[in-house]
Amino acid sequence: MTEPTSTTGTGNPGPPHSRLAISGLTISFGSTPTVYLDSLTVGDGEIVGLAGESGAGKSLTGLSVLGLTPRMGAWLTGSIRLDGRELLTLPERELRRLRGGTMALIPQSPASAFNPLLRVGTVITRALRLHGDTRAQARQRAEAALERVRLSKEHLRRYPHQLSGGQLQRVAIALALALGARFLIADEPTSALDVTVQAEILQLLERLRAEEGLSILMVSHDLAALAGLCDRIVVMRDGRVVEDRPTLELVTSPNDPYTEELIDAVPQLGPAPGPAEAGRAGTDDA
Ligand SMILES: Nc1ncnc2c1ncn2[C@@H]1O[C@H](COP(=O)(O)OP(=O)(O)OP(=O)(O)O)[C@@H](O)[C@H]1O
Repeated sequence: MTEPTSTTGTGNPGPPHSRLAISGLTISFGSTPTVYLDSLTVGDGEIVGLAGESGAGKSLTGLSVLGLTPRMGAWLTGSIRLDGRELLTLPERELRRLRGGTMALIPQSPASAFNPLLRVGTVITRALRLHGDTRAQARQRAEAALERVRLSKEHLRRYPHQLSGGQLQRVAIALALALGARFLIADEPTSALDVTVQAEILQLLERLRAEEGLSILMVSHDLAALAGLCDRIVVMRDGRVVEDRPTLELVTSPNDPYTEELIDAVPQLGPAPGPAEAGRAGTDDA
């Protein structure tokens, strides 16, 4: 069997301050592309949301940036540039270095991303030592990274099952920060958490962007979560972008009927009830 490969066009590098610039990207498993992205950018220090219903192609887009789709059997064409560097033609060794350093995936379920038999401190310090730190440097950097996500160094001694979902998500973010990630791809980072903890993680991401200038591509089917955090939201449907606009514009005056449907499905974002509905609500309560 032939190993799936990538071909690439010249692609445009995107606006001057784009960290991520995707253009003319196709992701295919057969003869017809599953995803076709004309253009998608994430600016320096920008948080961009990728919204859409199940199967829209959000995760595939995120995984493609990380260089993880060819091993799923996907064939990619087009261009994905990170800081001006074309990723589609980068050798796997270089991609691995970028994944361990410049960019990182914040997974939906950190519990399955951590080895249950290792203390989380061991996971972080091992990763840092693989990147050349001494034992003392790794320890010091792990503790500093935990502080950046508002956990104490005592948490390093815990096993994954001894941490809550929210704490474990913080540890996953700390690991990415410790390794030097400046660009995060967060794939449904809060959907496995309860509402209060979701809000805390979203606040943490917002603070990291404000204080450290991180750029984030956040994939979620939860438009309310995206609207609370993102500067811009890109709505995908059937593998294509249907709308890409600043958050406030998108939620207050969507251009596309599909975006409107998504907004109407979220009680916090949908239209306020008209007088007739408000009246009916009053009657029902009585
Ligand atoms: N390995 C694969 N082989 C073939 N098709 C795939 C593969 N992985 C994903 N797909 C298809 O690609 C499409 C997009 O999937 P993707 O996971 O990106 O959707 P999504 O928008 O993230 O949805 P969800 O929110 O449910 O994760 C789906 O129709 C899916 O069936």
